[in-house]
Amino acid sequence: MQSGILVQLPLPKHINEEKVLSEISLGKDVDGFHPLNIGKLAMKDRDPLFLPCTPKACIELLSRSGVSIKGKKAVVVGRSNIVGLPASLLLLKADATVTIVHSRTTQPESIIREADIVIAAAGQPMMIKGSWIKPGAAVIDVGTNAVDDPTKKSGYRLVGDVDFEEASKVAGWITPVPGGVGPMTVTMLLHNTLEGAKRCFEKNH
Ligand SMILES: NC(=O)C1=CN([C@@H]2O[C@H](COP(=O)(O)OP(=O)(O)OC[C@H]3O[C@@H](n4cnc5c(N)ncnc54)[C@H](OP(=O)(O)O)[C@@H]3O)[C@@H](O)[C@H]2O)C=CC1
Ligand SMILES: Nc1nc(=O)c2c([nH]1)NC[C@@H]1CN(c3ccc(C(=O)N[C@@H](CCC(=O)O)C(=O)O)cc3)C=[N+]21
Repeated sequence: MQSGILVQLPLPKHINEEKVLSEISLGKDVDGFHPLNIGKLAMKDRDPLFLPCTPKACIELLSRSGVSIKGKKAVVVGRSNIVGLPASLLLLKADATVTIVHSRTTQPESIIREADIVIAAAGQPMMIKGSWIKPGAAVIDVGTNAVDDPTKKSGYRLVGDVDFEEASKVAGWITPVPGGVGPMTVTMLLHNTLEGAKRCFEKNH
């Protein structure tokens, strides 16, 4: 029996994403993208059955590195359903003061420079420069962007949304790409799947 169902996004244009995600059984929604799970994530004193994997990975990385979130100024760059928005909601649940920067935000640099915690999920290679980071800030780079690199056998390499070389000199704590949020996302997916399987087992025995 399968314990979790994940719909890899984005879907092709002719498939209705909203309809598909609503059909996932709540107890198997290991991505946490069912509208009821997302709705609970957005509401005070409600607990979704599953937290979305990438945002959960960001929080896990912060807490395991001893970065406290409560009372901190956090800036999330990006507001997508799969990363930016749920990451903002999770930070809010963890008592951060949250600002969301998106493609229509004016002067993103000055907003990001105020942040104790930055979560970068814009899908823009090396957009966030070292000079945009507050000294000592914790920087989580979710961006996974393929850029041309003729020196590589594949012809490309992966870079984040943060200019790592510059930002790592300013930040107190920073995740690399590759080798940062990505592998932790996969871990959180397995964690959610195990939790779902345990809950299902307990219900049936
Ligand atoms: N490691 C992991 O586990 C995962 C990594 N990713 C990576 O994270 C990145 C983001 O993914 P995803 O959220 O799906 O992407 P989307 O393209 O769905 O969303 C991008 C968001 O960033 C905003 N944005 C785009 N350009 C800018 C800009 N110049 N300044 C500020 N905000 C901007 C957009 O704003 P607007 O809403 O106004 O259009 C949008 O909200 C990608 O690189 C993706 O590959 C994604 C999922 C998981
Ligand atoms: N329903 C759904 N849920 C998702 O969680 C989801 C999705 N759709 N669509 C696509 C994005 C992207 N995503 C990544 C996960 C792991 C790595 C990862 O492990 N990256 C490695 C590099 C891998 C490589 O070298 O190719 C790293 O950053 O080190 C990257 C990207 C999850 N997503």
